[in-house]
Formats: sequence, C-alpha cells, structure tokens
Amino acid sequence: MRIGVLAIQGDVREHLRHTERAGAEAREVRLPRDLDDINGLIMPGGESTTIGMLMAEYGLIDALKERTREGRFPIYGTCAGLILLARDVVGPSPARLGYVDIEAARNAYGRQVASFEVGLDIPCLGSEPFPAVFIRAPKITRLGPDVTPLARYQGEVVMAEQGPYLVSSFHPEMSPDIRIHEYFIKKVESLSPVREATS
Ligand SMILES: NC(=O)CC[C@H](N)C(=O)O
Repeated sequence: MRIGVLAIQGDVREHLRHTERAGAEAREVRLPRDLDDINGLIMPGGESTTIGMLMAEYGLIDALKERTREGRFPIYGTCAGLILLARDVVGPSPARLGYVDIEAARNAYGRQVASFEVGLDIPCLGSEPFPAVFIRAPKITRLGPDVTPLARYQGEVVMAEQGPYLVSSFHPEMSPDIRIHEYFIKKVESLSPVREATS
C-alpha cells in the first residue's frame, strides 16, 4: 500500500514516518500528478485557510474530486485536515473538499497556548488509551446520520468516519503511537481494488 501525505503545511515528516512504521509506503503529495500512484491520502493539521487556498491553486481540489469519484480513495484529515473534509464550517470557510457530513467549528478548543494532550478511549484501536494532542483544534458541532463516531472527549465527538473518510480533531502524529495510522492503512487496504491476476 502506498499512502500520500499532503505536503503543504504541518507535520508532514511525522506523518510520513508514522505511515512507514505502520507498514505502508509513504509519499509526499503536492501536485495532482502525485495522486496517481497512491492508494490513500493523509491531510495533516496546519492552517486550513492557507492549505485550502494552496490546494485549490495547485489544482489538487479538482484532482481529488476526480480521484474520489468512485468512493474508493480513502482520506484521513487531522485537525485542519478535518476542516477541509467537513461539509459545513462555522465562521471563515476555507476552500475544501467537504466529503464528510459534519459541521466543524474552527479553533473551538482554544488558542495555541491552550493546547493539551489527553489519553483518549478509542474502542476501535483496543483498550489502551491513545495519547491525543489538541492544538487549536476544531470541534465537531454537527454529525450527520451516516457518520460513525469513533472517539469522544468530554462528551463531544473528536474522531469519526464516513465511508472511505476518517477525521480527527487532534494530531495523531505527535505521539509515538501509530495505531491510528495502522487503522487508516487497514481502511485503505479494504478499499483498494484487488489487482487482477496476470496469468
Ligand atoms: N492544528 C491545526 O490544524 C489547527 C487548525 C486551525 N485552527 C485552522 O482552523 O485551520
């Protein structure tokens, strides 16, 4: 499996490293042609207005619309990546993909100085809490009926999935734990077209 990491802003190197440790090949994605030979994409955190603007400028929004048309190209959006995958955004609304039926409120977990780490219970990863780092994180303020919640913090959903798309309000690459990357890779494997036998 080959996973792309959107390399516009954020912890690109950490996501590449976690992806490789979790057993997949990892590639940086900047331009539409970088999407050709990957099976899924991770969109790191950063500043969603800037990332969305550059994605639109590089032609990546249109290229991803094409690539995801059959619903078999998984994308994991973390933090700003969640905002770019959200159908609705409260406040200033960046150019984005909007594939997940959620509403996201930007910076709703406080400013940079209010960043924090918590041990989150994420049942699909097993019983060990996941060390989740929140940095000016978005809150999910509405969850559509087809979206499955995967984790909550103080009663509010902070990780969810809908079909091939996975989102988390927090940064999974900032701790050594690679279970979310492993979870995403399994999702990619389950949706990747089976190669035809050559003989
Ligand atoms: N760490 C992050 O990705 C923060 C997201 C940022 N607050 C935004 O709205 O774009």
